[in-house]
Amino acid sequence: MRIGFIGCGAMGGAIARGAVAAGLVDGGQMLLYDSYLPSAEALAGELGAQVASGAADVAGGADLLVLAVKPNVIEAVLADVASHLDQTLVVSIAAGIPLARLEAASRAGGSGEVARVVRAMPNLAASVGQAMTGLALGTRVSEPEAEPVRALFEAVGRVAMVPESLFSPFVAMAGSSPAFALEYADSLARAGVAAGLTKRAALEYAAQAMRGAAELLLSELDKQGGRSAADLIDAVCSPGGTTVAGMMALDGAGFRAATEAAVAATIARDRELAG
Ligand SMILES: NC(=O)C1=CN([C@@H]2O[C@H](COP(=O)(O)OP(=O)(O)OC[C@H]3O[C@@H](n4cnc5c(N)ncnc54)[C@H](OP(=O)(O)O)[C@@H]3O)[C@@H](O)[C@H]2O)C=CC1
Ligand SMILES: O=C(O)[C@@H]1CCC=N1
Repeated sequence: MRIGFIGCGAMGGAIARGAVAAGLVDGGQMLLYDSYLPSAEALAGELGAQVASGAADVAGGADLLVLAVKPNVIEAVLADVASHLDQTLVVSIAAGIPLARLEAASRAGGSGEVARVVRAMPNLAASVGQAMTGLALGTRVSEPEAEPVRALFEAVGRVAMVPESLFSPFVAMAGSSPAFALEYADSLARAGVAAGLTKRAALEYAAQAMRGAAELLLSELDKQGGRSAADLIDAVCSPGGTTVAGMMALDGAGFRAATEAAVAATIARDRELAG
């Protein structure tokens, strides 16, 4: 399978690196294009991929084309390459842009036929094989036809089929939430520094504890009748102990309310981008 990337920034790079690291494709099977040439060249140098001379060359030369450009340009990019997509399955990872708009852009730029498009929402952890990706299929793509897309994102993490009507909450849960989690890690570590730890050590302790908590929760979710997040919290909170004191302080300082506000703001912005 030849995979093409238009856009080699944070996410194009993360998915390409993750796919090669997972052994899904050899770097030599990747075609890269970015309007900022040094981005494509640096990624190609790292992965042994080829740099294409233009977006149309990537589109025409790839079995699977990942559009990893910002939401404000994706429709123009798709329209530009639409006449080269006869043999190509397209994946958009743009926040906010619905399949209907992507299909309309491909129809306008091509021969009048809608391209085969899948909408995906991965996250930055794709580069280390730990993304959570939601997928929704366009009108011309069946689940079996979307298998190469599923294979790409399964190579870089977990995958869920998500109704497009739920993409905005999905962005909050999985696309944007690595930033929320990192903000939490950084806040935790800053407080650790205040208590005498070095920042490097505090971040390592916090990150490993967060990884452990995440793996614990996933292992419970993967079981029939496994424990919930609240059950696991209760298991950490010893009666009269340290954790329950910390939990009550978190509650008093509005941790849940702040988290809910972050999710609501993310959803609102995603819907605003959808127009
Ligand atoms: N960052 C994240 O964690 C996530 C992002 N996304 C989505 O991924 C997409 C890409 O985001 P991200 O990787 O963060 O963005 P970046 O800005 O890091 O990367 C986008 C790249 O595309 C280049 N570019 C801009 N216009 C064109 C064009 N016409 N043709 C080819 N390349 C172009 C940009 O160049 P230049 O800088 O010169 O404009 C840049 O190098 C967005 O749509 C976003 O919604 C989805 C999930 C997570
Ligand atoms: O901030 C953004 O809009 C993108 C989408 C999800 C993560 N980053």
